[in-house]
Amino acid sequence: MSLQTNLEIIGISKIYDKTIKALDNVNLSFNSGVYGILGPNGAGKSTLFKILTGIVERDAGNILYNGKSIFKDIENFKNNFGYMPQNENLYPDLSVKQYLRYICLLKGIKDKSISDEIKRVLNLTDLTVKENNKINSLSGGMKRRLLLCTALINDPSLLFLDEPTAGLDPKQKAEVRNLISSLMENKIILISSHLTEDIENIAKEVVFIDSGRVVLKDSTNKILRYYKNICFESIISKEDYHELQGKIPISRVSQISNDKIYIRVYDKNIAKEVLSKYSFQAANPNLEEVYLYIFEGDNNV
Ligand SMILES: Nc1ncnc2c1ncn2[C@@H]1O[C@H](COP(=O)(O)OP(=O)(O)OP(=O)(O)O)[C@@H](O)[C@H]1O
Repeated sequence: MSLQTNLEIIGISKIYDKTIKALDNVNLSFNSGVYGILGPNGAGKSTLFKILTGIVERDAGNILYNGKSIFKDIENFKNNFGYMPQNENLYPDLSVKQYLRYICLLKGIKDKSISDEIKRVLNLTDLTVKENNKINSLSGGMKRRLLLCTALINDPSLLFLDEPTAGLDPKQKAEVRNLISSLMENKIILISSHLTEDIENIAKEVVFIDSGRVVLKDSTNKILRYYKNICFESIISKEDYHELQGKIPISRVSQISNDKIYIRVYDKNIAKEVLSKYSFQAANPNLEEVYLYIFEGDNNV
């Protein structure tokens, strides 16, 4: 029987340069599964990851991993997690295998186990065919996969993935997302992103952060149910569309014929007259619409 992994963030605050409140009394609790940390630019997502990984020091609060403060022995805690940073920091002239060997050495893996460990992570991330290629010859998607590969070395119980699909095309994004969901068993995987599509189908729970504060944490289903009244759809004429532009927050528009447009809007307070004038019907929101509603509108929860 495996022990339940648990990570508890208690009252974490961080102020940069005495004035910038990057995190303000953040309280969160995680057990096994994938969690999405969503928020706009500057919300504090990377700062949270940097505190978790010992790159940045907190100003207040504590973080417990399986009941013990990670700050008591942060160097030892580093053996428990893999971190995929937002920015690539790879050595372009090394081959994939050489780079992974270097990371294995940094992570203290015994020489005789290194080959097997490299094989394992290359296989998991489907990079085996590239093992002898130089890093500077890899595509953007392959480089992201290599970063994920390095995070997986030593099979850590915690994975902190900062914008794992940044810069990828839709196909590569889907591949990386599928890979992440295949890894979730018995691990806590925190994914920071401002892309709801990265999170919607794979996260057990979603955390919304804004200006350093947690504004919402719940399962995707519960969030979508709670915000079920914010979204409406209709098919309207081009003229009607021009009339509505700038007056109602629009989440999606697609032209379906020469003069017909499919439109989705997100706003709880659209006047009944407007809804009936443009034949709007209630629609189930997706996570992106909830995100837009919370962060783009004046709708703080
Ligand atoms: N080293 C630093 N020195 C000063 N201010 C910083 C530093 N790092 C981050 N900040 C500020 O702290 C706040 C939170 O930044 P952070 O990078 O954690 O946000 P984020 O949610 O990860 O944003 P993004 O999605 O753009 O990466 C921002 O106002 C940012 O400008």
